[in-house]
Amino acid sequence: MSLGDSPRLSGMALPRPNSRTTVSSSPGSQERTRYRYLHEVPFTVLHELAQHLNADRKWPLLAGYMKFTNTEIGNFEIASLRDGGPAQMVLRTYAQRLGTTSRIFKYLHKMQYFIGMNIIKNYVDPSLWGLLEGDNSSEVTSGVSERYRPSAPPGMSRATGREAEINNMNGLIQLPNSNRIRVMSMAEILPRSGSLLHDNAQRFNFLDIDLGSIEKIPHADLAEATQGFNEQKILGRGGFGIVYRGYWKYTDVAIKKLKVSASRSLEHVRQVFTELKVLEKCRFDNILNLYGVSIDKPDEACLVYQFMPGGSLDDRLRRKTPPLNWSQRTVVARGTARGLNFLHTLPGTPLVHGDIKPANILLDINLEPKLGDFGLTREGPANDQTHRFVSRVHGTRCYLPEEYVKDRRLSPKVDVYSFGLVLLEMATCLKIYDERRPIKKLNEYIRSLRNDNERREHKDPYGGEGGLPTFDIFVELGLRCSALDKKDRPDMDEILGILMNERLSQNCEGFIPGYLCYDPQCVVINGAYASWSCVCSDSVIMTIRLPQHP
Ligand SMILES: Nc1ncnc2c1ncn2[C@@H]1O[C@H](COP(=O)(O)OP(=O)(O)OP(=O)(O)O)[C@@H](O)[C@H]1O
Repeated sequence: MSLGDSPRLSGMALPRPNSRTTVSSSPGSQERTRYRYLHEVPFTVLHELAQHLNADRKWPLLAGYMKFTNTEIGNFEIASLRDGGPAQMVLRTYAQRLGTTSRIFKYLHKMQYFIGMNIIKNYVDPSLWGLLEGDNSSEVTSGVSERYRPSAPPGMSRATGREAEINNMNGLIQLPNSNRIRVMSMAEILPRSGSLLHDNAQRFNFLDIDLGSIEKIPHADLAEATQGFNEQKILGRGGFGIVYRGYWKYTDVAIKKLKVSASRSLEHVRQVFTELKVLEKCRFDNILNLYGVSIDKPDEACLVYQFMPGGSLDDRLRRKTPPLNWSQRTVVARGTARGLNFLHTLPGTPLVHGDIKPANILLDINLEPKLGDFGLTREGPANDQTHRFVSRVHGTRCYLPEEYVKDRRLSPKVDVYSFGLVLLEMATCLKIYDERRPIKKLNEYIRSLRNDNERREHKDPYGGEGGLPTFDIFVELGLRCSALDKKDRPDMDEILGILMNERLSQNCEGFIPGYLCYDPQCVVINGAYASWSCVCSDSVIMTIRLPQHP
């Protein structure tokens, strides 16, 4: 890593450059302290910044600007499992390397991440404050609590006056809705579904729904964000409506404009409502962020999600968008497993997603996956039970196990089965169900092959050269997960442990010819977005061109 104005340190001891021109207990006082280095900034301030960077998943981009290598960025992700969030790691490491506050302020400006700029504003040279002028939401304030004035980022409601007061008394900046997980039972999650269904059986009349803390966004803002729902902004179409790309509150978003008509079925209403409530309550890195809803024009109701520039895993496997190499497939498998493990290990009663398939796995700019489509999510069995009976089965038939489809026995092992099939698809890119195959179901077909060599003949050639260890692990694990008897399937915790296997991390082969970008001018690409460094020879950095190449 080269830091320009920040010399790199050898060893861990930090020199304490005498950079403060004056000493002051309050950054807002007239004798304002000038904090030159990041490690001089109070912990609570850095923690606050890190919380936001984690919640908005902006830290990889920032790390890219800081010129951390991709191996380092990957390590932050892994290390963060034991050492707090990845953004904390990024900031800590940058501080150890004598990163300056001014530089980070400029990076945040390049990212148009005004909320972050506001957080550290009082610790940078005031000559840089002009950079904040593009932020209409910011106010020049002095105290720590006051810095929260600017509008909270999408998906985070700002602390109420009382909350802020308490936080200040404790000397803490507590972020509502950040990475904290509030666990609720499904009964709490769906408190009024009965009355909703009863009252509004034939229409999406959201006005009657208690939306809890979900942000309500004026329709006009979304019209502006999508240039009047411009056709060119369409990302895709699904059963529930058209998805547009938009730019709202300095953030890329995906806006699902719901099809609303008198003929919408009761089931559709229920699914949309379930999705809203689950996403509101389950905030986690590998679960798609719901930023808000627009209901002031009920006939054009919209749901606003985090934009996922990598598209869906389905598109990748069907070659509608560039295929993934083996390292990228590993990232997708791990993230998906992490998201499912989160749902399955919620204290009290687990949640079962119920519709795991590549179309519902969306990829962010780093190809980190997030689970979407929570319309069929259900409460699983209580912790002392192995399953519970449901009256109806929903979902995509070929991804569901027999005990669920035939006997209506629901458990987290339903998701495990579907995930197993996704692993087999990622390994082979074969169809999950193929009429033309001697054995139609993919898991049964692969199981019927006599040995590893026969299986390896089905290794997806679009994954690039190499990648055999990944293929073998995906197949072996995919077959275990999709076992007929649910007792033979591992649970998500074990699956995650297997996927974190070093052998997969060291899988540097598999770069796809045709998607390499060596453009030295492409700062973003080479900085953070789509570059993948070869972990065996750290000097070689290869970059894969994404469709949204800037
Ligand atoms: N958050 C998002 N970011 C980027 N693209 C998205 C996002 N959500 C959806 N899309 C795109 O829009 C398409 C349609 O999404 P949508 O969720 O409406 O449909 P689906 O999941 O394919 O179908 P259904 O909802 O009927 O199961 C997706 O295939 C994907 O390409």
